[in-house]
Amino acid sequence: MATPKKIYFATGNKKKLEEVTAILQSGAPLPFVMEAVKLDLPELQGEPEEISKEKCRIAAKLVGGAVMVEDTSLCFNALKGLPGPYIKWFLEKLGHDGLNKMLAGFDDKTAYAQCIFAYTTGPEVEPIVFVGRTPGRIVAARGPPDFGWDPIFEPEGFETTYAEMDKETKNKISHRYRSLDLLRSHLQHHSEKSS
Ligand SMILES: O=P(O)(O)OP(=O)(O)OP(=O)(O)OC[C@H]1O[C@@H](n2cnc3c(O)ncnc32)[C@H](O)[C@@H]1O
Ligand SMILES: [Mg+2]
Repeated sequence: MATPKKIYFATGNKKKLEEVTAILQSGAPLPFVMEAVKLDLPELQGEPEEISKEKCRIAAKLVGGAVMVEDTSLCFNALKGLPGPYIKWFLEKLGHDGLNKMLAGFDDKTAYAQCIFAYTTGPEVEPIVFVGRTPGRIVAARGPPDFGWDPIFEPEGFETTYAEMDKETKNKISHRYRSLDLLRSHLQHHSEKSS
């Protein structure tokens, strides 16, 4: 289906929006305009891809048009991918220190950050998903506590946590960048086909 001229990005998270805006502004010109819409979307349960799709269906009904949403997970390998999509509650209840302590009994501190963008052209259309992952490990908190679990996630190949990096660096390697890049390619491809 052709890329619409305007696509809403629905989220209740200001920091996500800042990163998505910065990522979309860097790189090739976009074939669409992104319009942010602040929605308090439900925290759903299930498999990450299904959560993102369902979130997208709900958002599409609310905005009545083309929309993208994303859902972010932080997955500990020793815990078979948990807390995963439930990281928001774990972070809220346990904090950075508590999240570290969850891994105290395990040698394996590796984890991956996962972002799944879901996109649909409208309420009647099945959303499609784009999965971006960045591997790393869980460390004691370092860096400014501005955004979620950034201080405890050290991406592979770096000695700094997400929180210690400048935004430009994070936005070149992040789970969010990787997922959004796939969505961007999809939209570019579909706009070329229709023009
Ligand atoms: O309205 P939505 O888009 O759902 O925003 P949210 O804040 O509820 O976000 P999620 O449902 O995706 O939950 C993910 C949790 O992980 C946090 N988070 C998301 N992306 C992050 C990132 O890049 N770095 C650190 N923390 C992040 C976020 O603050 C939440 O606590
Ligand atoms: Mg949420």
